[in-house]
Amino acid sequence: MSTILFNRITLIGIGLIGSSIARDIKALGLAHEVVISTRSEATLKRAEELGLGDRYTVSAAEAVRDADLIIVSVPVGSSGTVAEQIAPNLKPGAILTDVGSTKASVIAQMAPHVPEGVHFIPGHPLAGTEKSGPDAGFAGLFRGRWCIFTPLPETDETALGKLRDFWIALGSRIDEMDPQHHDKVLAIVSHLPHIIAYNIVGTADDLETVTESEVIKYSASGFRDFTRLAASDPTMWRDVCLHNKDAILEMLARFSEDLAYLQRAIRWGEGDKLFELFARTRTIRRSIVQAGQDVDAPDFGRHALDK
Ligand SMILES: NC(=O)C1=CN([C@@H]2O[C@H](COP(=O)(O)OP(=O)(O)OC[C@H]3O[C@@H](n4cnc5c(N)ncnc54)[C@H](O)[C@@H]3O)[C@@H](O)[C@H]2O)C=CC1
Ligand SMILES: O=C(O)C(=O)Cc1ccc(O)cc1
Repeated sequence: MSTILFNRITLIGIGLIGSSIARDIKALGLAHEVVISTRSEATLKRAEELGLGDRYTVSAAEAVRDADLIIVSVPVGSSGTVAEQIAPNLKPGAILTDVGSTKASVIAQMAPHVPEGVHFIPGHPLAGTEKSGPDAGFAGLFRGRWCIFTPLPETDETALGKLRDFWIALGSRIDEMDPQHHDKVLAIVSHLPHIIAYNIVGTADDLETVTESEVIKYSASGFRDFTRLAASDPTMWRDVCLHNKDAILEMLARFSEDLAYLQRAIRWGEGDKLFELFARTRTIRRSIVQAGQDVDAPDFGRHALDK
């Protein structure tokens, strides 16, 4: 059964996240009309070939005319440019949101451009893959996953409720946080793992005594998991690093200290220290599985839509 939540939805940026949202809107019948805009002609053409929307334009300013919901899904470093382009054509009462992986910087870039009467509600769905572009998206990506809102103090409750209903329709669970806290939490659970992955794969690639073909041939599953993360989009992750600089540097400092502790325990043969840490961290994995956040589990994400 379809429930129209918005008359016209405009999607700016139609990569992995934007195209997954587009597929869900269509599958669930959440809008009368979907307008798609992206910077590159080639990507826009591909979105049209895939039938992701009803209208297509490279002009973000044109795309937002008369839109009731605008979702910006571009690399976080481009948020300010997009906000500046669309600001003059945003309809009073419209809801403007984003999906960026960092929040304080996105707010700083976008909020100054948002006209009075437009409801700007920053958001971040905690769902994705290492792939990018319109072909990489898929319906159901957000099922069972968290979507975090970082509303501004003046945010209108009715607009917040409408955006909440939209993400719930996509199967997400909603949380709210202040942007600085969001950026710290995400620095440790998402940004650092990607940085560590880029680093370890880079280190393996630089080794003089182990060849690239040996790395590929003998890659154990642990290393393979890192290569998946390290295959993530370079533009997106460059922007995340530059736009969550303080929180990432804080977490990297903690990480380096803890790594030095491990390094020392290995050097001095302190097996009890190694064992104590490895036993403690094992329980975190168990807690994730118990909390239903294990995406590898066969029924992951079914609870929200299938009830
Ligand atoms: N990839 C992931 O797993 C997740 C990504 N995010 C966030 O979602 C946003 C989008 O990421 P993806 O969809 O993965 O990236 P993507 O690279 O697949 O798609 C980005 C899209 O933005 C467009 N674009 C870039 N600059 C633009 C501009 N100035 N004006 C208009 N369009 C522009 C590109 O043409 C492309 O269509 C990023 O802010 C990212 O931090 C959030 C959750 C998960
Ligand atoms: O591919 C993965 O494992 C991810 O962690 C995807 C992801 C990337 C960035 C986000 O802001 C949220 C989710």
